[in-house]
Amino acid sequence: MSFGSRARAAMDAFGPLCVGIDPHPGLLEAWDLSDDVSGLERFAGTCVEAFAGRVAFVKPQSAFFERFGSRGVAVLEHTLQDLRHTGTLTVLDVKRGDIGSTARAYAQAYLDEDSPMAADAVTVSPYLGFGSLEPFLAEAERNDAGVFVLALTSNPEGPEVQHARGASGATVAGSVLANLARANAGAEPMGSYGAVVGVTIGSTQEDLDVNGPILAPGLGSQGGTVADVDRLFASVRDRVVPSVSRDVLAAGADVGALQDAAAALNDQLR
Ligand SMILES: O=c1ccn([C@@H]2O[C@H](COP(=O)(O)O)[C@@H](O)[C@H]2O)c(=O)[nH]1
Repeated sequence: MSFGSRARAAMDAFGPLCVGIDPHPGLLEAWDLSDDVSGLERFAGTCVEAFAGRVAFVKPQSAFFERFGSRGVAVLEHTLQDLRHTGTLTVLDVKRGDIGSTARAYAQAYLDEDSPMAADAVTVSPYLGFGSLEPFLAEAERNDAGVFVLALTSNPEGPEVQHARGASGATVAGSVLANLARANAGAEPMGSYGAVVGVTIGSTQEDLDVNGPILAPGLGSQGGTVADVDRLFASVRDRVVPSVSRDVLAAGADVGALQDAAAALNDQLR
């Protein structure tokens, strides 16, 4: 089954929420864990126990694992594998992008089913040109995986690049969204190529209907609310995947408390 179909089924079964695994140093401390690989391992293991089979998507943030070098990356690999064994969809947040020949290697690393770091979907950056992402789209198609392309990010610096207009008059973000809509054309129930659009962007004139999932980070710690999700994504509400990390993780380290925090937010979003 394609990633788009699997994402649809997971959202229908579990609700739309994506929970991020972001082992910030401050969270490790708050969970009474050491800021080292063993603390990282305990943190990630608790998240797997809490969220696998409970939410549609879990999104490990690669940066917080890479911080510990190769041993941290090994924890990331195990975390992805453990989640995938439970059937919970994984979105690896690495925001990759490069010239085509190098992009192919990144795509194999994260999307080839046989790779130790395989995820169900990966985040990518389109700022080397949308065409440079072709190896990710092709690898995703081969492996029934997904790709989320940065369009309108949740950070305040994003508009400087993403609102800029090219010769056609379209904004950079608009052009990314139009390319995604073309790549997903005709896919049922939706395509496997999604956009990243922050809950915090305020408002937008862009057409968010890319016939694919919209990963929407920024809830909670970055100021985004459930009301923002309802207002901003009204036209594509059933394909929006609101994503939260710190706001739910702050409920830890107890598995039950993490599950309750995720369930409460998921219920509000449904
Ligand atoms: O536009 C974007 C794209 C990705 N992110 C990532 O999502 C989480 C957000 O964490 P919170 O703790 O819920 O703020 C984090 O991993 C970011 O790198 C984003 O925030 N905005």
